[in-house]
Amino acid sequence: MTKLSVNINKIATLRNARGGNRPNLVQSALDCERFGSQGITVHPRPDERHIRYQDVLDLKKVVTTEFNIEGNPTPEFLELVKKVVPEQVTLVPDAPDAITSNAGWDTLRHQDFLKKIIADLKSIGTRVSIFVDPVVEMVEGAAETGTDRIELYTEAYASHYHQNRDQAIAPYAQAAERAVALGLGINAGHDLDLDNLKYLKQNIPGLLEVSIGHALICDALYLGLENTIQLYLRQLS
Ligand SMILES: CC(=O)[C@@H](O)[C@H](O)COP(=O)(O)O
Ligand SMILES: NCC(=O)COP(=O)(O)O
Repeated sequence: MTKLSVNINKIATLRNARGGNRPNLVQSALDCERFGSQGITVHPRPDERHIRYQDVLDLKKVVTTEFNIEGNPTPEFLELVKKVVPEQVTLVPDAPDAITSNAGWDTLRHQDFLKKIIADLKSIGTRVSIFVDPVVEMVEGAAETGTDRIELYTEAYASHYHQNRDQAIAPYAQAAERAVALGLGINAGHDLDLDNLKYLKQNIPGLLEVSIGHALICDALYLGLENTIQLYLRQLS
């Protein structure tokens, strides 16, 4: 079964736009869970443009599904994760000023760096996933870091899906096959939506979790949050 983890970053974007507490992020997370989401994902960036560090502490108190915290493993991020001890932490090599996540780890060049951080995070009992491009060598490097899972960075798949979905999925299927052979769990995320999700699921055997935010929250503006979450879950069934 592939779990849906709703990334609520963009609900925080809307809340921050007016400086108040509307929409209430904690309530939104509880509603996402009530509507069927099997996880809540947040990505507190250093500039706190959407998810604030305090949000993460507040959410930890109420989230009852899997809490997944994504981010670049800066000292501040690691301190926050150690305070919260989420079910999962996903390490992403984002630059502080990146408009969004735009690459996976170079798991060969940064292997020693990742090894130390992953061992430290696993010692507090959180599952670790690392953001990886669909490149077999990067998957092999990831296996050497001690990570529990990889999260396949699906922006390239999404951007090529409509031109040629067979070509778009090919590197992901190869990377996933290698990951399974190496005993790595497989997550996926970034730019997944109602058009491309089912085909990804059908072609990545053993896909454990997708984290979806931007498109899902955009869809919810027109279709309603409960209906939208149900529609995404149906793509995974
Ligand atoms: C790692 C990943 O793909 C998501 O966290 C994505 O980057 C969402 O971040 P934004 O909501 O800031 O675009
Ligand atoms: N890890 C991907 C994620 O959490 C959400 O990415 P997106 O759906 O907002 O592109």
